[in-house]
Amino acid sequence: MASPDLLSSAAILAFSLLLLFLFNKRPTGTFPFKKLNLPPGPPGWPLVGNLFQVAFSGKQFIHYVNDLIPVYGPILTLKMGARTMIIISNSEIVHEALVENGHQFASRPAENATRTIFSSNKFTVNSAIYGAEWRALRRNMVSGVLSSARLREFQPARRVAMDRFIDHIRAEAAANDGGVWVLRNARFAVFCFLIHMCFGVDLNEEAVGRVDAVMKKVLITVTPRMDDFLPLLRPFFSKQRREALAVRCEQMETIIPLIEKRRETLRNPTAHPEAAPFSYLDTLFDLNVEGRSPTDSEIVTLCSEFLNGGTDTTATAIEWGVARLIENPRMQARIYEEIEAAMDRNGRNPVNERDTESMEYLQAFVKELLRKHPPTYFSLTHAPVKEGLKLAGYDVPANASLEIYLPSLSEDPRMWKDPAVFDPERFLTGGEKADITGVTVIKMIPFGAGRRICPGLAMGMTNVTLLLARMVQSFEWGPHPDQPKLDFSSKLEFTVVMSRSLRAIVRPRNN
Ligand code: HEM
Repeated sequence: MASPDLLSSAAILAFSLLLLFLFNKRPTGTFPFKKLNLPPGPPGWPLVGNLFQVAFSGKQFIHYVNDLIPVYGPILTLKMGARTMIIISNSEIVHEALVENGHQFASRPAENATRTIFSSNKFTVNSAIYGAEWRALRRNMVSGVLSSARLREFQPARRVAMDRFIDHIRAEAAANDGGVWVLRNARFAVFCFLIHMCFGVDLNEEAVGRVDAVMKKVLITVTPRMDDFLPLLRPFFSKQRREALAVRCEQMETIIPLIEKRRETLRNPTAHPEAAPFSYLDTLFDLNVEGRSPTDSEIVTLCSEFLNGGTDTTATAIEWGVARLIENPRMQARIYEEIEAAMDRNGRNPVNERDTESMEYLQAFVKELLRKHPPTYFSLTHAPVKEGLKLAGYDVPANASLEIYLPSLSEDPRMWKDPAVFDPERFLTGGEKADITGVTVIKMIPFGAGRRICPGLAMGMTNVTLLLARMVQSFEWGPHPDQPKLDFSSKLEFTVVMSRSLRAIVRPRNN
């Protein structure tokens, strides 16, 4: 005979299934008998909704969504197991969600169990729910390291990182008949710079590699799994949960020594003349959020967020940018002409941020790069701040995940002339306008828009622009014999990278 424990577990399971089934009927709501008017979407199955249709479609998620938009329109619903995903893909509705009613949709959805570990229970800028804690964390990150004043103060460190990057490329090219991997080198350069900003130290290559390896493991570990959508499956994923905890330990063991080292430097600055005068960590030591200081574990999480937020996004943009320069030698030549003019003015030195500000064509090139190749397909997931909100006339349940599909905005033929063509000229004086912040109009928002807009926008733009300028100043970029014809298709690898990782041939310039 079954034990009372087993019987009650079976009863609870049956009851949960019944509830899930009721809640899962379309249109869904907060209560099974109240029908919500959700945005349209493909019919799903009981319990799992559209989850298996998506998972077994044989398509990348993004291609699946691309096929749905013409059928269901610019705001559509996908039921992914227990989650209601609302995908928005046109300018007007995105403006309504992020700008006009931005305060209503400025939160983040609940985390799954793994993400809760790696976000220290939502104690990061990107994952915090909209409220006092988020405000404190974000204000600290911006005023501490990302403001325009700080951007200027970090100029010498940026210069060192870029010099190292150019040397790296030169050495790799010399050893490989001119051949260099673009994404890998750009990633490394940006990562070194962010490590400097974050911890106030310049690590050697091996140490940088160790931090990078653990950060990659974290990104892989938090990638969504089936049980994130179907919590009933959790018991089958206990091995993955143990592995996640092991990765968290490794992350702590890697980052804590850097935190300790900085503490010791601040206690005894004269003994560490090589250390940076300030760092993101310093602000975290002094931080007070809702009356308390962050724990060391939370500091590890905040530092990891800082490193992850800026690395792949920036490096991805560089890879696409170099591909476009190789495809269009004339564009490369025009950028080099602007660089030559700057060198005539500044005494043949490496170009700096100030020089790039007056390079009109380079600025237009970077805008076009971020229009045509936004580093992420979707903005980070938004969530409503409360029950009972509406968007484009539809109900948005409190537990909905709002996904903003970025390429559909920057390739909208209503907004752009020949959107499929890569043409920086469109942004030159008198041409098309792009408010990259999306405040006036949503046309291209590679950094998101509204209250949760990327706080690293200014730094991201500066790094992309300067990296490209330094790369063109030092080398002429051409196709590698292994990739004579470039393939501009994309795939998702944390960010949207080229399907085939770009390898180029560089010829050092005599300047
Ligand atoms: C080319 C470079 C970059 C791109 C394209 C980019 C893109 C984005 C996007 C699309 C979002 C989501 C906005 C939203 O939720 O509506 C975001 C958020 C964020 N980004 Fe960036 N980003 C870049 C660089 C950086 C850098 C350099 C940092 C910091 C070191 C950074 C830190 C963050 C943080 C902390 C958030 C969360 C903001 C919040 O939730 O309040 N990003 N970024």
